[in-house]
Amino acid sequence: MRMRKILQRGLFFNSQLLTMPSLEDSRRLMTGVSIVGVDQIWNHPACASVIGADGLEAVSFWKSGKGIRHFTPDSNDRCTAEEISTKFLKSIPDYVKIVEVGPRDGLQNEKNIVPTVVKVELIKLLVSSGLSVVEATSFVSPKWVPQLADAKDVMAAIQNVGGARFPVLTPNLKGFEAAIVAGAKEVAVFPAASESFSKANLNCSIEDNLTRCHDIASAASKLSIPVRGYISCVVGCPLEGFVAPAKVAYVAKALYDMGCSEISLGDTIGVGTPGTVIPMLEAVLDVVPVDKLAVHFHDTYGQALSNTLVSLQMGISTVDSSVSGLGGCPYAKGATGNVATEDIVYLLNGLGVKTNVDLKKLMVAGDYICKHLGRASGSKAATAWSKLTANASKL
Ligand SMILES: CC(C)(COP(=O)([O-])OP(=O)([O-])OC[C@H]1O[C@@H](n2cnc3c(N)ncnc32)[C@H](O)[C@@H]1OP(=O)([O-])[O-])[C@@H](O)C(=O)NCCC(=O)NCCSC(=O)C[C@@](C)(O)CC(=O)[O-]
Repeated sequence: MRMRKILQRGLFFNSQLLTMPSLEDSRRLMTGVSIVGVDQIWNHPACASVIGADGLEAVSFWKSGKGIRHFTPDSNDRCTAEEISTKFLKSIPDYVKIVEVGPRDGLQNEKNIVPTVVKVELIKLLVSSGLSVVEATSFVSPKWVPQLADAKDVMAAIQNVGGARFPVLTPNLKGFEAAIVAGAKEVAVFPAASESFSKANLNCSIEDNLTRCHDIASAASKLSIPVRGYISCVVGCPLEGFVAPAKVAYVAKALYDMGCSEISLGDTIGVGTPGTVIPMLEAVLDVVPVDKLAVHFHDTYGQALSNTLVSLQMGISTVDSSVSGLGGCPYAKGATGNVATEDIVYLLNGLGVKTNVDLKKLMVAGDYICKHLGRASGSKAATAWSKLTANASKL
């Protein structure tokens, strides 16, 4: 891609000349954005933008109550947390922790076995993008989930990877013990809010599974190992349909009482809308503090970003997602992947919410695994970006 010098031109706002940032400032604003030329500068009463020759908006300036502000597609500069003051955005946290579940939730449903070395490289690329939590694998029965039968080998290969935490799924004490031997420092249990799904996914009732979770939590507490609790089917079940918020609150309270450090609320089959997610969150927030909660949306009906936004507005500051939107649930036919991590980062960047994730590096990880799987990315942001950069490289 050709790189050209950013032109030092004045921008006009309502016929007034705005101060153009210095070349130094421009470079800072455009960190990570490949500017192939500043061929158009257009003006209208509200804002002025610099458009690169690739047609990509490189940097925009507009006037707000706080003076002239700027935005680049992958920076957090658009508004700082203190500026998120409108009635729609004021409860959105200024930092969101992203829990990347691609290597586990994303891959567990893949029919063709992904080689361990590819899983490990994916995890390393995800960590290098700045993700601080990457769910690495599951210590479940290989008969139930053959794709993750190499859990021990994956854990061995990432023992020396620093900069991130690598929780793993454990359905019972057998799985927990194997995870600890393999070097896991964090585990997750995963009850369902629906009785039928619990039987399909774990071959036991909700109550029996909560007893297993309790056993794991007690064993983990003796080793000071944090336990995350997932709840599946929080708004809908593939077998029972609608799931009442009170059932989710019941399981969430049980997990909280047994000492889970975080409780992730999973719309396993991606059927929720803000209309069902809000009442579910309200019920759970009555029994579990907001800072202990995470949301985990699948995108089957294209609602995951709207559901994420309302969750942020309700104060949730931990979001699960899967690079390139990989995934699906082996026991929920037709369910698609998790919301794509790239789309979550793009959304949060746009809101000025800090994530510490570098979107470009994340896209490299997404590209890597999609190439291996031989399929297009499920991320809208990654797809749009790759089209723009492909066009730019033809210029
Ligand atoms: C829980 C079990 C094991 C019960 O499965 P079971 O068949 O009832 O287990 P069992 O106790 O009767 O044992 C049967 C065999 O499995 C072995 N076994 C028993 N436990 C383990 C273990 N931990 N690791 C390895 N092997 C194990 C055990 O040793 C025995 O081996 P055999 O004597 O036949 O050779 C099974 O149902 C299972 O593995 N289920 C996991 C299914 C799964 O991973 N589903 C996807 C998770 S995704 C999800 O739940 C949703 C989530 C979290 O992503 C959130 C969302 O998306 O919303």
